[in-house]
Amino acid sequence: MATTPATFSTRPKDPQEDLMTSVAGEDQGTLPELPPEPVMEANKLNVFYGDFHAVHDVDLRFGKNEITALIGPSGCGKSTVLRCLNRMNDLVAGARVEGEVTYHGKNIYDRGVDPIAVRTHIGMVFQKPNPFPKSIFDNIAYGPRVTGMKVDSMDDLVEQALRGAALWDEVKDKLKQSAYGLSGGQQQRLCIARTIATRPDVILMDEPCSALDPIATSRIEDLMMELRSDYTIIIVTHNMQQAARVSDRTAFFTAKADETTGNRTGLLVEFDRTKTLFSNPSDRRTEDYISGRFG
Ligand SMILES: Nc1ncnc2c1ncn2[C@@H]1O[C@H](COP(=O)(O)OP(=O)(O)OP(=O)(O)O)[C@@H](O)[C@H]1O
Repeated sequence: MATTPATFSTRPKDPQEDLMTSVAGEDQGTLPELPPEPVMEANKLNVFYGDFHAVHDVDLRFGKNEITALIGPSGCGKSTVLRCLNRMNDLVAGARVEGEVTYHGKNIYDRGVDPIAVRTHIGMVFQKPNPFPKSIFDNIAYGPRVTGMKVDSMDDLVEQALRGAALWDEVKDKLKQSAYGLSGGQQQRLCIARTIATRPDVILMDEPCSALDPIATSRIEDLMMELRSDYTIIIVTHNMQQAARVSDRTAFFTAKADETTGNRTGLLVEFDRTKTLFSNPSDRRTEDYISGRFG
């Protein structure tokens, strides 16, 4: 356990104190400084919406079977970066990506790479649960069906996915009922089940708990930690306690205003093991943010 820097221990009400005690991941002392086997990397990633430079020169590595949290104030480009990781920004009019995003060493922006195939390997769960207007069963079966996945038994696949998302026991007797009959938290776990049904190895989560109550949030956090043994997870969260509780590594972003135009471009300030970033940040801007002085 890293010692608490004296500058922080004098502020008992500092939100950072809760953060440090709630880092609940693996013993981070054993975590190498950088992910040794990155499943994905962003290299000199820049994103533009029309003429607006939204994200500048982001370099990140995402470790296998790790949870990486992207945090920072509103508008610093967290969701933009996340969407680049499975080419969701291709669907945003005017969005343009420069630099490289690799998946097992292959640039997913290379000519000839099929974005639909990218998204079956790198799935995404959104802020608001967004089940299809279909039955619970058909929500899960949809992805495997449309992507033409070879499946021996769809019943087994649906059960596995629902078990994987810790939802099976709650829905096994109503698989033919509409997904809209589920609670918000159950719908979000259904969306996670739908994502894992196509057997991705990376799951992107864009504020997956922001529409949920604390109990549903806690179930999703437990689920993330279970899923970590099979998947690599990258999560955008506004909730620093959540980042501290679930993630192995954290990337802190901020936005810098252009002196002439005032446009705010997002940039990565610091990327480190979560415990280190929250207990001993190396950049003043990170310290200010996590101690609540800014953002
Ligand atoms: N589709 C879009 N068209 C134009 N500008 C956009 C678009 N999406 C995002 N932006 C702009 O890009 C910048 C980064 O936005 P983004 O949503 O990635 O930030 P964020 O850190 O995820 O914010 P928040 O925490 O509020 O969700 C912002 O200035 C935003 O207004």
